[in-house]
Amino acid sequence: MYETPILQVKHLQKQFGKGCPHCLDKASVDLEKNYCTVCGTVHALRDVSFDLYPGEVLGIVGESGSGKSTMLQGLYFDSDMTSGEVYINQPELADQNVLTLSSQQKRYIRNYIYGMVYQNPVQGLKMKFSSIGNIAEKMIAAGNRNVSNIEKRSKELLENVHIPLRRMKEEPQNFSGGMQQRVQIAKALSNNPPILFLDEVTTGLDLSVQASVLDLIKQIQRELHISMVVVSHDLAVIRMLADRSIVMLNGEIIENGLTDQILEDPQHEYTQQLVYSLL
Ligand SMILES: Nc1ncnc2c1ncn2[C@@H]1O[C@H](COP(=O)(O)OP(=O)(O)OP(=O)(O)O)[C@@H](O)[C@H]1O
Repeated sequence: MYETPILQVKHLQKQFGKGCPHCLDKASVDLEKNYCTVCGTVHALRDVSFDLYPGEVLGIVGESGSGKSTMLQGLYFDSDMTSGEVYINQPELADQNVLTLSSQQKRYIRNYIYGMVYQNPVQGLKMKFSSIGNIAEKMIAAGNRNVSNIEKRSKELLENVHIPLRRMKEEPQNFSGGMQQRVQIAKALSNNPPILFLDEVTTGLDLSVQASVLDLIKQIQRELHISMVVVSHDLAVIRMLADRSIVMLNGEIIENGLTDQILEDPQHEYTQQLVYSLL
């Protein structure tokens, strides 16, 4: 069913702190948590590797502090990684570790290849721009200059995420949390990116609003066949969206496989606790 991965993540590491001989010697150290008890360095990501295939939804689940957001920040170039490699299967980026590209090339990837929906809409939206202006800004950043095309596409996107067009001139700061996430999703999709990252997009929303945002994400996946990385601490969200999943604990991947398989036969003790908590 799957061909070459569209995204390959290899040996991603992120340390907060310089490390010391004690914690940098992997062979002799079993880091209880994700920090070194000698020097205090936080090892937020420890040798994280995975592939994302075209059209699939990959879930990343783990408790608070397991490194999920740090990983997305690294992939989206919001934060520099300590080491590791990331490859994107697009002709213009062939065989290049995108973590080492110039800031201009990274901007190109953020504009054309990646879409990002943050947990906190303040990070993804300009709250003082109109909703349609937020989408237009992203399209202009990607080099679109035809105003009528931008307007047409922005309206189409807002309609697709069920924002009434009579409210398109309103600032997202006047919207409910669920509506803000919808505008973020529309903005993230504006340049037809092949890869979409979603970071805890339903956390903090009412249950009924959560359900409608999750339905929207499923609809987008069905219609656009976009590859998605969905990060959540909530296994119920991952169960609903993801074909394949990765379970993280203390900065490491402790389990990965088909989501159904993980749910039916969790191997790691931590995953077992997560699965039983759904019952
Ligand atoms: N700027 C920082 N300085 C030091 N440690 C940090 C910094 N940012 C994150 N961390 C640590 O890195 C680890 C991973 O954090 P991260 O936010 O990625 O986890 P998470 O799984 O996304 O959790 P949450 O869902 O609560 O955001 C945590 O131990 C966190 O305290």
